[in-house]
Formats: sequence, C-alpha cells, structure tokens
Amino acid sequence: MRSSLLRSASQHLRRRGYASAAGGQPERKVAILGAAGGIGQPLALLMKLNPLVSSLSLYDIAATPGVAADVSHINSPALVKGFVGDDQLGEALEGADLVIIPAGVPRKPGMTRDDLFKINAGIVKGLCTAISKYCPNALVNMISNPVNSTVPIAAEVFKKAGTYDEKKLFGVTTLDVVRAKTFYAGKANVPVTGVNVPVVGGHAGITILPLFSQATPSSNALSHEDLKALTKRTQDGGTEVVEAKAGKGSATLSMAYAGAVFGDACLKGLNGVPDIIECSFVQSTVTDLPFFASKVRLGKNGVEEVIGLGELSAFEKEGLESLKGELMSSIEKGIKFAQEN
Ligand SMILES: NC(=O)C1=CN([C@@H]2O[C@H](COP(=O)(O)OP(=O)(O)OC[C@H]3O[C@@H](n4cnc5c(N)ncnc54)[C@H](O)[C@@H]3O)[C@@H](O)[C@H]2O)C=CC1
Ligand SMILES: O=C([O-])CC(=O)C(=O)O
Repeated sequence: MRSSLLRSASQHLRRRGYASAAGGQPERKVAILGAAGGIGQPLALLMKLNPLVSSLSLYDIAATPGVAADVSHINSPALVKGFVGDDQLGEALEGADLVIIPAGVPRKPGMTRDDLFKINAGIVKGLCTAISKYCPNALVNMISNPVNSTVPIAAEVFKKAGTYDEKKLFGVTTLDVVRAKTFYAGKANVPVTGVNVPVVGGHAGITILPLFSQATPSSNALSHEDLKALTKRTQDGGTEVVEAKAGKGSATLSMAYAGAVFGDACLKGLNGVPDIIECSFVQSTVTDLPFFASKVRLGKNGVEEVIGLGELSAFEKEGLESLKGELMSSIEKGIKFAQEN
C-alpha cells in the first residue's frame, strides 16, 4: 500500500513531468535514519543522486530540516523530505522500500566497535521497533556499529513484533570490500575499477576476512607476506581512519560511498535486475554461525541466495576458524540484549 507521502511524491513528480524515478522504473522510497550525521549527510547526497530513488526521507533526532532543505535543491528526481524527532519517525518510515541506518555514536581512538554497544544497541532497538510498525516489509541496511551485534538485535526486535523476514535484514559490510579492493589494486598494481575481492565473516577486527585468494584479476606478484599485510590492513581499515581523524569520529565519506553502493544494489534487486551480488552480513547457514557475511544474490524480496565461501587458502581457513569465537559472542550479546530489554 502506498503511503500518503509516496502518493504526494508521485503527484509532484508527475507535475514536473517525471513518469517515475527514472522513466519506467518503479517508484522507490528510501529512508535514512541518522541522516544529519557524518555518514548520513553524504549518504543523503548520494541517494539523492540515485535515479532509482523517487522519494528520500531524511530522519534524525536533530538538524534534518536543514540537511533536507539543502539536498532538496539538487535537480535530480528524488523528492526529499526531512523529519526530526520521535513524533515524525512514523511518517518518515511509512511506505519505505529501503531503510538505511547510520544512527548512533562513532568510535574515538582507543575504542573498539564493541565499546559502542552500550549506546547504539538502544538506538537500533528503538528504530527497528518503529520499522516493524511503520514499514515492516522494507529492506533494512544496518550501518550502526557494532554491526556484529546490531544486526542480531534488529532480528530479535522484528521477531518479537512478528515481522522478521531474514531475507530483508542486511549488515552493511561493503566498506570492507571497498577497502580490500583499493588496497589489493594498489599492491598488485592493477586498475582498481576492474578489481573484485569478497570479504566474509563480520565487521570488526579479525572477524573481517578478505578472501584475496579469490580476488580478480588474480595476481602472481603478491607473496604470502603481502597477502598477510593486505589482510591486516583491511581488518584495521576502520581503526586507520579513527586514528587519522584523532577524536573527530570514524569513516564517514568512504562509508557513505559504500552505503550508497549497497543501497543501490538493494534497489536494483527489488526492481528485478538480475545477477546483483554483494557481500553482506545476513542470517546464514554458510558456517555454523547464525549470522555471517558472505556474497549474497539480491532480488525482488531481498536476499535471493546466500552464496557459499568457495575454496579458501590455508591462511584464510585459519582466519575463518579464529574469527568464529569473537563473532559468535558478539551475535549472542546482541540477541541477549534484545531479549532482555
Ligand atoms: N558499517 C560500517 O562499515 C560503518 C559503520 N559506522 C557506524 O555508523 C554509525 C554512525 O557514524 P557517524 O555518522 O560517523 O556518526 P555521527 O555521530 O556523525 O552521526 C550519527 C547520527 O545519528 C543520530 N542519531 C543518534 N540517535 C539517533 C536516533 N535515535 N534516531 C536517529 N538518529 C539518531 C545523531 O543525531 C547523528 O546525527 C556509528 O555507529 C559508526 O560506528 C561507521 C563507519 C563504517
Ligand atoms: O571503524 C569504525 O569504528 C567505523 C567502521 O566500522 C569502519 O570504518 O569500518
């Protein structure tokens, strides 16, 4: 069912001569929760530029009217509206096809992602409760850290509300892939545009496992030591930015890019574009862990297929075994929080 917002967006677009978001594409409403933040603002800009978006809903606890007014002046089709505070959350979400969540506090030097749990767990729980009420069929892209716990929290909240669909909940791990591609291309001295590297596991430290043995184009120029160093740099990529920002937060611009890439892939999948494959942290049976990041085929209902890991090198097999303990305890921590709160 279309929300009144979507109806008024489509009327507005028709008045302006747009048949739909991009001539013949289905109309799609995207909501960003945490839209006034370091990630939220550039992500709002990038989603405003996405021709698949017809309605862009920007929600935060403060400052969204200004962000929305600013972004709304860009002459691309998406109709932008800002929403601020709890009272407006329902309207922000109503009719959304895709909800992207970068709400919550970022790290400072010396902190782990898990140190964010105390504050962000509650924020995510509140937002997911609203999603289950106002747009239970939307795809949810979880950016807020610690992703290894916030995704299980979201799943539990949706289960409690009776709206859980494992095909529609995604932890955004695209930044790990973006980094792995960049670092690999630099080291292997190949053009980065053609590079692909799957990254599996989770989204914190050693739980991030790039599979450089499956990188394309393959490179014989890299030694085992090179691959170990590339793996470590990918795992520590977030910390590299946190330290460089020296107290002013964590990755925002590269994350907004990664979030826009993943959001675009989700919209393409919803629109029936075939063979859309991205890595994401989803409910999974690929390993014995209940949630795991791996390649996922996206389709009209969200996850169409969770793709297996393929052949791993001995080094990657070792990495896989050593990440399981930490990843499982982060998952369990999220589940326990959601069940007890
Ligand atoms: N998945 C990933 O790869 C990455 C995740 N992150 C995570 O993304 C999150 C956001 O990071 P930044 O944008 O840099 O932080 P930020 O502090 O700049 O922005 C966060 C925004 O969330 C808002 N917010 C707080 N509570 C809210 C609520 N209940 N409802 C709606 N909005 C709320 C704040 O007002 C703020 O505007 C952090 O948890 C960070 O760790 C950051 C980089 C990469
Ligand atoms: O490192 C952080 O805290 C933010 C993050 O998740 C990343 O940049 O990968």
